[in-house]
Amino acid sequence: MTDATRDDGYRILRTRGLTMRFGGVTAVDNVDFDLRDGELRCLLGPNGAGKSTFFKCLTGQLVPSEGQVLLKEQPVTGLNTHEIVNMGVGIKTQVPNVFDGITVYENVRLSARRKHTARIARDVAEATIEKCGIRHLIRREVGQLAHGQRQLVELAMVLAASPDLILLDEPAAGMTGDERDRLAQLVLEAARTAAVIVVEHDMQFIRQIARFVTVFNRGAIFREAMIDDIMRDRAVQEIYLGKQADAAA
Ligand SMILES: Nc1ncnc2c1ncn2[C@@H]1O[C@H](COP(=O)(O)OP(=O)(O)OP(=O)(O)O)[C@@H](O)[C@H]1O
Repeated sequence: MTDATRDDGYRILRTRGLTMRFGGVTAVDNVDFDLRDGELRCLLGPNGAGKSTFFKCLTGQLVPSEGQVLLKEQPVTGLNTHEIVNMGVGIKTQVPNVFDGITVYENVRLSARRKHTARIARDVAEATIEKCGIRHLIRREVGQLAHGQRQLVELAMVLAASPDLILLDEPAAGMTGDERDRLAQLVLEAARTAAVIVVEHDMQFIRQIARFVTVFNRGAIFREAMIDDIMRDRAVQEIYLGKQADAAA
């Protein structure tokens, strides 16, 4: 990101008045969110705060009840996930979105083909598999892999399509410590060339990658600040503790 893009107010992603209701439950409540080009942002908040619902409104998995999502200044509200991916967005949802019956290599190569010619896609697939530390799995069928390994394959698929915005929902779920460290490195590396949003519960992972964070509570943005300030924020601690107390009751 250059100073010029910072100054001209360009945002790769914005929401305005974004609201999602399920019957009587308002899961996302009138959210105005802004993401600068090239920014890495983590979304935090206690269980039920609305992070996943917000994420799904960004990715086209849900159509919001009200409000707008603007991607690269274009309204995308109501577009489906495929259409959003075709606008240069890499999406990793909670459920791994991989082809189980084919190999790791084929999954990643097919993803690279979205963006590149056949010849270049082969090279990009090889390089991305190497970078993601899954070369030893290259000929394995994805359906045979452990959950954490599948998560890394899916991240490789996202990266191979060279997106300029990457949306990751709980990417560290089911990972071993080593896999999580690898993931953190990859997210930080990806953030050099793309804007990234990460929704995650795993605080060890968050501490490895987080800079500026958005904390959700009761469907709304509760705080936006640097991670160190958020960790020290008494009100943020209380909303997390409040949820733990609710769960224990
Ligand atoms: N499909 C749905 N139908 C009805 N209510 C839903 C649905 N999806 C989410 N909700 C409700 O919306 C609220 C926000 O849920 P959401 O999953 O977005 O929170 P979250 O912050 O992602 O929580 P977690 O961290 O536990 O994943 C909760 O009250 C949840 O029960």
